Amino acid sequence: MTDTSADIKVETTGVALSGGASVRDYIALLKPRVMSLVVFSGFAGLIVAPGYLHPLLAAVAVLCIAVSAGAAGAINMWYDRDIDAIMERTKSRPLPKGRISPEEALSFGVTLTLFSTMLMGLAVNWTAAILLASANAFYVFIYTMWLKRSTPHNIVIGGAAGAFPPMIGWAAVTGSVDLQSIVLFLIIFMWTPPHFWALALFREGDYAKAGVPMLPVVAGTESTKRQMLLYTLVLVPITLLPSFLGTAGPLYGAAAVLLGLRFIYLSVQVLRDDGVRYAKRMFGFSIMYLFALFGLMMLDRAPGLLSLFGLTGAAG
Ligand code: HEM
Ligand SMILES: CC(C)=CCC/C(C)=C/CC/C(C)=C/COP(=O)(O)OP(=O)(O)O
Repeated sequence: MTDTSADIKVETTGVALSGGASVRDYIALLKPRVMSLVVFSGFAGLIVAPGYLHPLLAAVAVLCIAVSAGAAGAINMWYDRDIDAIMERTKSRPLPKGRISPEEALSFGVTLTLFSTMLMGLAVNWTAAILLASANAFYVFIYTMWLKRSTPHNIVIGGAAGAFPPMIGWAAVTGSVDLQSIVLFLIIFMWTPPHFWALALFREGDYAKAGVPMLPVVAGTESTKRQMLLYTLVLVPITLLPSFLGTAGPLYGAAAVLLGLRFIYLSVQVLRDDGVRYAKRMFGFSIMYLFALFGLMMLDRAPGLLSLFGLTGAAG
């Protein structure tokens, strides 16, 4: 089969490329739904950072975060194609379904990784580029290739990869890593275990079948639920720090308290629940929670946002 544009045809599932893969399959490789929050938090870091970045460069920085995070997702799917084929949740992905070959997925991921890192470095700055490459490498090498299959602490340490984006957005503007951006990192770092373990509680069978040592499989549901509560109790005070450090204002602070109390309440309900009803609720809430926190943080910095687009002289 030749690999020319003449092979591109339209099918009911979208535009199909030669070899049977469609554009939709390649988009699926980028894990777009999970990455939406990764990109949103990266954008928030960029907005709340002090200083000015030209809107075009801001757009390039956000694009680089999106592309690199998606590329890491594609390499993750290349490496995990064996276990993805076993789990209900992942068995319809393009690799287990045979719509994209392992080689194509890997070269797609590596190419996009190199492209986004270079673009970030050349167009924005090299601090942001190094952080971007570190997040990508952390997710691929530390989480996917090492910890995910070897320890129930995989999420706690590996989750650091997903905590980089606000720090990357911040560095795109400031060229540095500061206490305030480290706090943004810590928020996602502490949020990830309750976020993921909530899902793992109601997907435990999948992970057991695939032999992945997620905490509920190895330590049991009770212990997992206790650890979720513990992480949530540490997380909520950390979410208040941006108000004290001047990264955000009182609107964010008040919302962080209310949202945090709701998160703690759900963790307690998860602990008391015999089934998985509250785990499902907590997983859904965890996503809304992080979107809301970073969204409000940006709203609190609306003057900075306006100045980014040159609409006022008041820089953030
Ligand atoms: C090691 C850390 C993490 C693990 C293992 C993890 C795992 C998962 C899994 C397995 C899902 C279900 C996705 C699916 O069914 O396709 C999910 C959903 C999601 N995750 Fe995470 N996650 C992690 C960190 C993060 C981070 C850092 C973010 C963003 C800041 C994030 C954002 C999301 C979002 C937005 C969804 C919902 C996707 C949807 O609507 O289907 N996750 N996560
Ligand atoms: C460059 C950059 C900013 C990278 C950040 C990428 C990142 C760490 C994203 C969030 C983590 C995530 C999707 C975990 C799921 O992996 P999994 O393999 O456990 O999930 P799966 O079973 O759905 O494949």
